[in-house]
Amino acid sequence: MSQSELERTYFQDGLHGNHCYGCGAWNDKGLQIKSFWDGDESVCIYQPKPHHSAMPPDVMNGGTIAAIIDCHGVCSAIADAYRTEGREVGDGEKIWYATASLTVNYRKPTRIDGPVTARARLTEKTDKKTMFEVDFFSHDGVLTCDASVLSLRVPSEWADPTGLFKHIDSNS
Ligand SMILES: CCCCCCCC(=O)SCCNC(=O)CCNC(=O)[C@H](O)C(C)(C)COP(=O)(O)OP(=O)(O)OC[C@H]1O[C@@H](n2cnc3c(N)ncnc32)[C@H](O)[C@@H]1OP(=O)(O)O
Repeated sequence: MSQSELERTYFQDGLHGNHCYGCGAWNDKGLQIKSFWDGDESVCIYQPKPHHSAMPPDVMNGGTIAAIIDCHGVCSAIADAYRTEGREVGDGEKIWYATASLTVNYRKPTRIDGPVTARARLTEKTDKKTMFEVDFFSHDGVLTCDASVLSLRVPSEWADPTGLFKHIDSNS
């Protein structure tokens, strides 16, 4: 079932203290993407800014596209894990995933002059690994990229808002 814009619950709003450049609602210099469920698929709609351009100013930069796809895929894995446990994103013990692998195929140039849409579907899942396939569309409905995002469940230290490396043995 499709949610209207006013009814949408965004995954990222429940990920308290997330400083990620792409999806962290607590990173005010980041992209701050927002993702939501549309039935079994997850959707992210993002309005690129003029400085997200490639060399031609009307084409969107590939790294920024990858960041949106990456973060939408990982946040979808997190939201799926909460949903499987019957919890709202962010309720109770934290569930956190990180990108293990990201593949993006750039099929066509993406127009920068309107909102882009990433639409993801779950294709593989184990207790630890989740794969989402992602289609990426320009505002005129052209499928410009297809991608896969493999996310791995990571320990709660990854969600420490003061940092990860102090939890990791420097020799490991
Ligand atoms: C709210 C937060 C949202 C954040 C969204 C943004 C996401 C990010 O940018 S995160 C930052 C970028 N990613 C990283 O820095 C991750 C760095 N990598 C790591 O820390 C580790 O390699 C990590 C955590 C991914 C996996 O380590 P670990 O948990 O020890 O995995 P490991 O036990 O070796 O492997 C588990 C399974 O995953 C598979 N696997 C692990 N890495 C990969 C890989 N790169 N490609 C394919 N498969 C892999 C293994 O083959 C294994 O499979 P199986 O269970 O079938 O045997």
